[in-house]
Amino acid sequence: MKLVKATSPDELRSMGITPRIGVIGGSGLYDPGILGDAVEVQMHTPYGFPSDNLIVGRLAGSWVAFLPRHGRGHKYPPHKIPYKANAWALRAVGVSSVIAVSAVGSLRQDYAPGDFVVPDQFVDMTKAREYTFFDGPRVCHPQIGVEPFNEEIRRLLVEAAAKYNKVHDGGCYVCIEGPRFSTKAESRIWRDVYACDIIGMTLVPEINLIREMGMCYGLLALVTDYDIWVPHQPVTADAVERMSAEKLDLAKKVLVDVIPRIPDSLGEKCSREMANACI
Ligand SMILES: CSC[C@H]1O[C@H](OP(=O)(O)O)[C@H](O)[C@@H]1O
Ligand SMILES: Nc1ncnc2[nH]cnc12
Repeated sequence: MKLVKATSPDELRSMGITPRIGVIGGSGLYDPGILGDAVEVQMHTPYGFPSDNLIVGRLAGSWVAFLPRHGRGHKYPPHKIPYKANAWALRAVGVSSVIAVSAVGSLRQDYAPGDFVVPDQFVDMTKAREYTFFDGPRVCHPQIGVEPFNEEIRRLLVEAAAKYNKVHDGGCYVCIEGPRFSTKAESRIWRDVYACDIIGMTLVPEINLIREMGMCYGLLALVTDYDIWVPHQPVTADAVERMSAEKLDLAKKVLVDVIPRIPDSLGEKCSREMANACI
């Protein structure tokens, strides 16, 4: 793969590379292997380097920018991922809609390991991350609460995922700080008090920052485990990796199906939603 050091996004555009769709790969998905004419793009942002070089290539006529959230080799733990640089880099190359893929634990019996979930809400239980680009003097209060995950991307993901696997339409993702998994007592709280359905460590602040940059966001979540509330089956990193590897090809099929269906105009809606956020 050719390496392009993009000193400016204009340089990419002058090469005719204009990705509108971004894909963020989670645990197990470090190289999409679905993009033609792919180049590696090394970006430096005002927030440092992203998790890895972007892999930018074509899918069904559209340019797509792929970024492995943890970096190739899984070198960034969830609390150290350069979320700001990742969001900035995707926006800078022209991305307006992002599809992310994540491994998650399940907090309910009927969302079983191996199933996909396309969540529609989240609860943030992280503790020490950089949550916003708006640190002043420009003060903004983004309203993403009604539809944190873009409904059109959600619908496309549910339809596509249903062709290849069991999928659950909707669910609340609780994002914990990590890197440790939850205790039994915490898991009980996420389930019974917060009424959440799935659990992970990476959604926040990824979703906040991508939405602040005016991009749409949708998540394809793969259930890898029952967290810790099913007796004798406490989640392990190894179990997460194994289930992710098992279902990787299905996740790629979903991406290949969905990406060409995302209209270019979708990004404008998400960008407009941010217009009223600032004081
Ligand atoms: C590898 S175990 C836990 C790890 O997996 C999930 O990551 P991702 O959302 O990137 O698939 C989870 O959030 C943890 O970071
Ligand atoms: N049970 C779990 N808790 C937090 N993150 C996870 N990622 C996958 N399974 C998880």
